Amino acid sequence: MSITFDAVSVRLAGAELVHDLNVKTEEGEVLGFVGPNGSGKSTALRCVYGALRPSRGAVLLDGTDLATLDPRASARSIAAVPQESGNDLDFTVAEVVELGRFPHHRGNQPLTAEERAVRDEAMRRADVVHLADRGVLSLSGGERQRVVLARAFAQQPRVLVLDEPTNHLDIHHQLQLLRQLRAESLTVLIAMHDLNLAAATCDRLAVLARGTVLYLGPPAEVLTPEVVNEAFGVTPSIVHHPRTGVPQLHYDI
Ligand SMILES: Nc1ncnc2c1ncn2[C@@H]1O[C@H](COP(=O)(O)OP(=O)(O)OP(=O)(O)O)[C@@H](O)[C@H]1O
Repeated sequence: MSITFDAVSVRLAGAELVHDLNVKTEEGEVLGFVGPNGSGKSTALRCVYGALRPSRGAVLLDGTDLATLDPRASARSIAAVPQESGNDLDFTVAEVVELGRFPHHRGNQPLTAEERAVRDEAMRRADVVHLADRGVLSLSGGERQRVVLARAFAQQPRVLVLDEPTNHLDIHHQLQLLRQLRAESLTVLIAMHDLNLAAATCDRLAVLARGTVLYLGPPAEVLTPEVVNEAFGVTPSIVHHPRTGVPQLHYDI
């Protein structure tokens, strides 16, 4: 499935948070959103998982305006791992992951054996099986983030939206997640701050600044010293990974 930002602008509290976003994902690609703080990455992603509506333009799912789909229908296709998932209730991990099945359910019926298997597989993929009976409020930041990821996997989406999902993760779990995203046949939209991990993970990068896309293309094309300087105001030295050839940025401190 593909996502299209068709001339999307978002106005909130009298300010234009993003404007004139035009981006179309390819089916099954990993598309990264990078850019400085406040450049509009989260705002753009929120429009995909329905936490915000564009004030102009539209976000399309396979050509259909998301605003015309009921939330349950879009949740069957699109799952989100937001930056903060604000869960104040002490559900167990297994219960939170089960919530991912909600868009596929009618009423409050208990999960079928098949759905429990989907839940368990989602917990396995996010490495939270050993936490299944723990209350989520007792978890560390990284563990909680992996629970939200498991809930998104349990949704069995075709499009996965992740906002800084590696924030709280140790390097093992960062690489595990990013490798998983590459291995899935999902369309992935992911906001990232680590440009080196973004270069290694994403098929294309959208470089945002001041609420709009400055550049869009494969990491090797957009991660140049000039572009990074224009977006972030720092000039990196670029080397290439000795084995993969992926551009990697080094900074003078
Ligand atoms: N609810 C809101 N009301 C007013 N302004 C907002 C709101 N949400 C976001 N903004 C502003 O919109 C701009 C874009 O914010 P956004 O969170 O999309 O940026 P970002 O690129 O994800 O930043 P970061 O890298 O810091 O997470 C920022 O200036 C932010 O302060």
